[in-house]
Amino acid sequence: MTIAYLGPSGTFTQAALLQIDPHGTDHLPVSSVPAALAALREGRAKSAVVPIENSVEGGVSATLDAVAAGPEVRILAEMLVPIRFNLVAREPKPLGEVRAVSTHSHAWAQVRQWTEENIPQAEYIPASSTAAGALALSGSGTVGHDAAICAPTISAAHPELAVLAENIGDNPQAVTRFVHLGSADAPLPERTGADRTTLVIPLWADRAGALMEILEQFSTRGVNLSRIESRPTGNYLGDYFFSVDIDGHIQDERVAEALVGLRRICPTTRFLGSYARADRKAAVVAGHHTDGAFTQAREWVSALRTQ
Ligand SMILES: O=C(O)C(=O)Cc1ccccc1
Repeated sequence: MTIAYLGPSGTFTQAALLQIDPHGTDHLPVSSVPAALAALREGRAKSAVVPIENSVEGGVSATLDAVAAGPEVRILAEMLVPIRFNLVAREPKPLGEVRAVSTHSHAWAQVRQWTEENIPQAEYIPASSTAAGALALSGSGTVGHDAAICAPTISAAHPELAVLAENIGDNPQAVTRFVHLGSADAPLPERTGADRTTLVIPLWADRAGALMEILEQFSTRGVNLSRIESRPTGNYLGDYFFSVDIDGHIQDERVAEALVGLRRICPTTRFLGSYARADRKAAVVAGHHTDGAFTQAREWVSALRTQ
């Protein structure tokens, strides 16, 4: 049961993967989010783990775009990973001597303030992951950077790397949400009462009120949105889709009814899955939005129609 993930070993993505498969041995490290999706879609992996949202920068565009187009995939689970960063180098040295620092772009975005204050002279060299940038320094080969920003687990596993600074994230509370993706025919995760559903909603009609009409489908059924982002489809300038997370499971009547309404007005709406929330926070549901209220009302109408 191969699981592809944004590797190599020591990435935050691997930390997320180890939450769901701590003893697994069939883990396939790949060097980008699209590569993880390709491994899943081409059958080289049964599932994949990728970052989807971080508490500082919002949605991870590479993931939102990769799951919105191409063969359908399903989110099976989500995992939360607290994000802490170390600055490492080949040998101990003053911060003023750091010349070029390498890390993943998400990490760079989350240490911007610290780097501006402490290593303003350093050039940024993008890496395919935090671990890749750091591991390049652990060998003896020539590399273009002399420092890297990575997870503390990398420093622990590679004592040959000198830690120049610890806990350098701008937000000490930073958390990233990762998702475990499977194929579209994977069994639907069971409803737990504290669930999330992720949707891709292309803006079907370019006219006044189109977004309002979409949002109404949720609000009239008491469905709360926990994330909404617009992303360009790439087809032409001004063509957008919405990537949306809602509280609840498709097995909840209020969610199912909202999806029926949504699909009527946006026939290309894509269901990315219903799965347990990592924080186990249950949705707040008013009496007239419970399963019982929906079924009672539907049965009343059915009975009237068959009289
Ligand atoms: O590069 C990594 O370690 C990743 O897993 C991507 C990432 C980078 C920074 C924050 C969250 C995820």
